[in-house]
Amino acid sequence: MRILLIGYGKMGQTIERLAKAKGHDIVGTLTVDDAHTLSSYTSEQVDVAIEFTSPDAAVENIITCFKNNIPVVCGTTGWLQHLPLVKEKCQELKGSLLYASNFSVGVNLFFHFNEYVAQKMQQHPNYNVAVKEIHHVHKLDQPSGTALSIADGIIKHYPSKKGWINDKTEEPSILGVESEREGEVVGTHIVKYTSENDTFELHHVAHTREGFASGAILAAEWMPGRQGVFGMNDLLQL
Ligand SMILES: NC(=O)C1=CN([C@@H]2O[C@H](COP(=O)(O)OP(=O)(O)OC[C@H]3O[C@@H](n4cnc5c(N)ncnc54)[C@H](O)[C@@H]3O)[C@@H](O)[C@H]2O)C=CC1
Ligand SMILES: O=C(O)C1=N[C@H](C(=O)O)C[C@H](O)C1
Repeated sequence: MRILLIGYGKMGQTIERLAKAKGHDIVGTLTVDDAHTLSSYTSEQVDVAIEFTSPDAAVENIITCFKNNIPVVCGTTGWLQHLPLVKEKCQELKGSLLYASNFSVGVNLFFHFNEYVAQKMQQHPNYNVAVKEIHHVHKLDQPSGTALSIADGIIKHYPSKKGWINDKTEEPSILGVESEREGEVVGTHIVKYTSENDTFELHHVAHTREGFASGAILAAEWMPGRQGVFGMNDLLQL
């Protein structure tokens, strides 16, 4: 496949290496300095774009791909407040987008376990539930996109939780989502249930970025010929 990489930082470079090893062509690698050239790419030259940039750049990049008829896989986090606009534009322009807060197969399985456990544990109010994420110091958004997906998966099943806060909390009606920034940590997510009698955790640790990159490439291979907004559930069938 002919892949355009929008964003050529830690993720873009990892995806380039793995995609080439699978025999794909990288037709361009865009950074913040040549972002304006994105509008010159068309579906004649590109089968799919993979977008890993920054929270303030993703929406414009996605919409430009819709306008140019290029399917786009987006892993950038921190822009989901604009998802309703992106869905509207996708429909209007007959675009195709696959977004995932985390492309790792392990994390997508974690999302399912998380919901299963939340459904069971909301019946046991003697347990407090809390979320924690740890990432490298360069990360721009907080909480992580993955932590927000996890929080949504818990709140959906907890009638007692009215929302989340990006901090620890003792308030039972609010889910605490704590963020820590430390060195070069790739990405750690923990859901912790604590009672006066015991503690248990769901714990995912990413050791490298290759898990994210290979999931994004799988998504890119799945995209051509599809129209609409998709997620990892649509292709992984976990
Ligand atoms: N969904 C997932 O599985 C994962 C998501 N991420 C997310 O991906 C994003 C990027 O992460 P990293 O690669 O670690 O960041 P990075 O800071 O290493 O690289 C960002 C790249 O985007 C470029 N860029 C910024 N604005 C741009 C624009 N308007 N047009 C084109 N390029 C632009 C920068 O020049 C740089 O090359 C972050 O939002 C991060 O949270 C990161 C890892 C996994
Ligand atoms: O910025 C990162 O590095 C990561 N971002 C994603 C997120 O916000 O959840 C996924 C992964 O944890 C790494």
